[in-house]
Amino acid sequence: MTATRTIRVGTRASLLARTQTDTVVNALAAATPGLAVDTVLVSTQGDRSGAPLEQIGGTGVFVSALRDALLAGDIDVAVHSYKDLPTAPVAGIALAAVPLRQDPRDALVARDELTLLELPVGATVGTGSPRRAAQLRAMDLGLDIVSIRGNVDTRLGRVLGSTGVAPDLDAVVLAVAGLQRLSRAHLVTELIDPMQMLPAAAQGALAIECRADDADLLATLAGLDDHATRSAVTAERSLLAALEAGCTAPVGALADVVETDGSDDLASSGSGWDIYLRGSVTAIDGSDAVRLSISGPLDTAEELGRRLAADLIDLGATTMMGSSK
Ligand SMILES: NCc1[nH]cc(CCC(=O)O)c1CC(=O)O
Repeated sequence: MTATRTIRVGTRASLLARTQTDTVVNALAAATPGLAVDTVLVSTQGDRSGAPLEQIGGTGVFVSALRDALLAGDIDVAVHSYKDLPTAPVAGIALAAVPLRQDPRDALVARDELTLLELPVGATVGTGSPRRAAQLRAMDLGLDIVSIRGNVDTRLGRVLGSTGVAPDLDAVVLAVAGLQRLSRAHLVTELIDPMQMLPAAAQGALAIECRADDADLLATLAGLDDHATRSAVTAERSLLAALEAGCTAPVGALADVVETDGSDDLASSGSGWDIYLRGSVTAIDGSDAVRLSISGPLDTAEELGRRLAADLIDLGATTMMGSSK
């Protein structure tokens, strides 16, 4: 890399996106002293439109503007919430690093510090995610699931109120990782057990992309990669891709990386570590669900996802995804 090069890191304008980008910019600066790094704001259709995500093409709309800017050479690095990335790879773009993942769980923020089981029958719970809505309905708690959109603070405001806005929901469900990044995790009234609600594939993880031919930058960014996170997320996304389900499908996936022989340092080698992958597909009306798990060596992450998808399909997953596929 030439001494004069400035790395331009692109970000969406939302507070969550800028906060995530800042952590990457800071990690880059710490890993490579003297590196010049700039942040560039990129506007996306998902930020400009208030329409339901399913209508404007799913969460992929948040991603394509950043990728276009990357391919056009307007930015050098794109930072995404990994779960927002479509499963199909894009020619010319490389996944340069997957940093250490944060807590992947979904979180409830409810009035009066209530938990899911404490919410009364008929309580209103807001979410924009078909996966969360389907899993909440499948719990059969008599909750009224309300479709909501907007940034994290807008959603929190629906329960907690905000300046000039009265609360109109009893609870919302959000990814705890986003709340942590925004220093809002103290508002969580329940961290939902993945046995009850499996998170979206790659929830809580970031994806750092650059142009595939930018060899110097690929080498620099490799220092930010976390091997266990990348393997776990690879298994989850392989499951999602094999189900041919988009990021708004009612699919849950969570891979844990577990030590099997008490010996190895994961940073140097994947042997001695297993992936334990759980997957679920839930009918959007909550009337039916299939849940299965599988485990195997870390370096078989992709295959584990494919095999679990095939098992879920054998149990009827395809019909269950129906029109939300
Ligand atoms: N779909 C929006 C989105 N993309 C990433 C996160 C949170 C952080 C993450 O999962 O990495 C969120 C908000 C949410 O689901 O509550």
